[in-house]
Amino acid sequence: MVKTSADKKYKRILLKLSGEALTGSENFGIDPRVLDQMALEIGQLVGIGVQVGLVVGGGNLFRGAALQAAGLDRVTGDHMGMLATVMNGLALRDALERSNIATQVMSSIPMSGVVDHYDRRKAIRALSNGDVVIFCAGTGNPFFTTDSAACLRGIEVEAELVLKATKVDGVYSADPMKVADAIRYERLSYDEVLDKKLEVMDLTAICLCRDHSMPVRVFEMEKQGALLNIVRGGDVGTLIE
Ligand SMILES: Nc1ncnc2c1ncn2[C@@H]1O[C@H](COP(=O)(O)OP(=O)(O)OP(=O)(O)O)[C@@H](O)[C@H]1O
Ligand SMILES: O=c1ccn([C@@H]2O[C@H](COP(=O)(O)O)[C@@H](O)[C@H]2O)c(=O)[nH]1
Repeated sequence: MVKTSADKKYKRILLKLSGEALTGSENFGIDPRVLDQMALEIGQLVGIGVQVGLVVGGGNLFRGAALQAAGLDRVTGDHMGMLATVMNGLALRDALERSNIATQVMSSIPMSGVVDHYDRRKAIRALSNGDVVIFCAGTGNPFFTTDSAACLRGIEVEAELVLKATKVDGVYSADPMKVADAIRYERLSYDEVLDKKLEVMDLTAICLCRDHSMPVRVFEMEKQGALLNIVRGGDVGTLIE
């Protein structure tokens, strides 16, 4: 891919994509049109020289807590959820590579012959080379979520910002999908998110970011151009720092 020079505020970011967003208009699975749109927007970042690490969720396929509610053992459910993120990672790599974006997939759970095992130094080298790196299988441990995995990997690879792409356009005083008159915040401190128990992101992830001074921006992925705007310094969504 030919890189053009253009203004950018961030050199290396960690983008967390919601698994649920991959379903498009369906309730389950992966919509190839959503993948292609994501590849296009990620390609725009790579095109201006931003190094992109990705963590993708698994909520479009399996979540451990939902499987437990259906009667499965929780740890088995969490393992299924982490494997779901590997499937999403493979689908995303396919879409990125079809757009000529060099991409590597690294899994926290060893899966020889399918994807590489996560290795921090190799990940940093790949990012420095301009490859997109997709970190999948979460943290590799049950009882966590991919929000925590995104913040963990973001801190490890020394990203400057964690971006949480979601269905809503920022952090609100309450879930805006449930509370019509919820108010959107432009900025929040980590402690405000924790004290008010704002559930857009799991609180373990927020604690980790607070302890390592990693800023997090929550924004709506469906809004075209939002991602590019953010890396250029735009004040989109909600900044937690
Ligand atoms: N205070 C809040 N502000 C904004 N959104 C909130 C808030 N509380 C709950 N939410 C909900 O949190 C959701 C964000 O979670 P999202 O589905 O993007 O991530 P996830 O569960 O980590 O991903 P996945 O789909 O992969 O499981 C939003 O769609 C929103 O409805
Ligand atoms: O570190 C992790 C990350 C994820 N899981 C399990 O995977 C699913 C899917 O992830 P989401 O963040 O909900 O999209 C999650 O519900 C957990 O069951 C995990 O166990 N450990």
